[in-house]
Amino acid sequence: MTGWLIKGASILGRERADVLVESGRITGMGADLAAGDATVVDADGQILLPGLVDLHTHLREPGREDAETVASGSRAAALGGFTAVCAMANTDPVADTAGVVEQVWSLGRDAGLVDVQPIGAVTVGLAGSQLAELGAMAASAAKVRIFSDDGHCVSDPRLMRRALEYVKAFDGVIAQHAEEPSLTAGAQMHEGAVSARLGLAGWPAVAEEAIIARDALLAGHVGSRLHVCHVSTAGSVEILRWAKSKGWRVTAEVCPHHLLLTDELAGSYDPVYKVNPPLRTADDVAALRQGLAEGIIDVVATDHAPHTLEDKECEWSAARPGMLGLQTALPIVIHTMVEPGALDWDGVAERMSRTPARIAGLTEHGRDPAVGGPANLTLVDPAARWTVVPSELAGPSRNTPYSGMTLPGVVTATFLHGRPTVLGGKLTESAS
Ligand SMILES: NC(=O)N[C@@H](CC(=O)O)C(=O)O
Ligand SMILES: [Zn+2]
Repeated sequence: MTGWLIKGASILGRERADVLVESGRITGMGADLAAGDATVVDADGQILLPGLVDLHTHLREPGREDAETVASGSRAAALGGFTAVCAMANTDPVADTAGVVEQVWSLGRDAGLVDVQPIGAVTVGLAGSQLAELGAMAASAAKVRIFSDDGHCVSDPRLMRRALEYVKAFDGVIAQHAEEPSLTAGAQMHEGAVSARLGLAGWPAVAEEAIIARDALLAGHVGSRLHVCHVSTAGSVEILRWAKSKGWRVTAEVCPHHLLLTDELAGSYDPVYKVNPPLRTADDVAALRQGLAEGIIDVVATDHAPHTLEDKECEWSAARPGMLGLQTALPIVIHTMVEPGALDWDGVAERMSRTPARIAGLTEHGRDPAVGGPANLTLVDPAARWTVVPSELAGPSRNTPYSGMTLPGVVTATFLHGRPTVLGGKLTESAS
């Protein structure tokens, strides 16, 4: 096999071109390239994007391999069109030392389907009281640049300030799960009319917004980088707008489920809809779409959060929060943003590839197809539709909120460093 000729794709939704991939790089781009010895991939009517990059993936290894492993999550990622994922630190043991982040990094390399970039914990054991060895994780083979206690908020403002100061030395970033814990104790869903009707304890928008405002002020004061995980409220978009107007180094992500689903779904009492932060109101959904379209929200991140049947198919209050996301992220973005005309393909590349790659410092990712550039690429058929069947998803977990839904956008091929991990919508032989 001497190479691949991706034939007739529309490059980021613009001009059509053939793209020749050899030895991990793009070696030719133009009309009617000769295939020579290369294998032709027919891409007529399809969109070629820089490989997608996820800033927020829970891979569950080490510790909860019954829910997901680095290898199974890598399969889901490749099928979803991702070429790099950032693995959250809330594993067991927690990724709070050079040893654990190197373990996750090398498991990712062994799986070989996606570049797995470990995120390091901000505090020891995610306990929120003592800074973890951030410098050692940055200096490790995993080259950690993003630190997060995700699942928990770094709620102590003094500790948050110190973390921001510490990572500034190596241009690191603190990714905050914004949730003031004293305001969400016992919370089961978004606090509002629906929680009042259902009689469930609420998670008020202010618990998120207060932390984002505080952290933006801290990041501005320190001159360091803050990234806000899974923004979910209209008020958060307004606070981010203000923080950006100050010129502070603040970025934010939104999850596909917060662009589509609302708190009304909690009325089913089906824990598949339980997630943290919770599904909010239709007004929040509209504001998040608008914020993403404008670039106030920089990134779409999946918050792929696999859970076992035991942890999900139980009473609402006992269920763990979280939803699968890797294989449905691009289809949900097409459905909520591209089809209504709120984002074009260049916007998709910006929010799901270039910007997340830049935030994570992944220089071989997030680059538009160009001769001499890396061949980390995603090919999507935007007209094709598929129906989500939980048992057909990669990985052992089944907790997708989109079961039975027909979604637009099939990832037909994913190339990682010039090698196809997905072809014809399926994992390649070497990949499966
Ligand atoms: N989002 C979730 O509901 N759950 C995440 C943690 C998190 O991202 O906060 C998980 O690890 O399961
Ligand atoms: Zn979180």
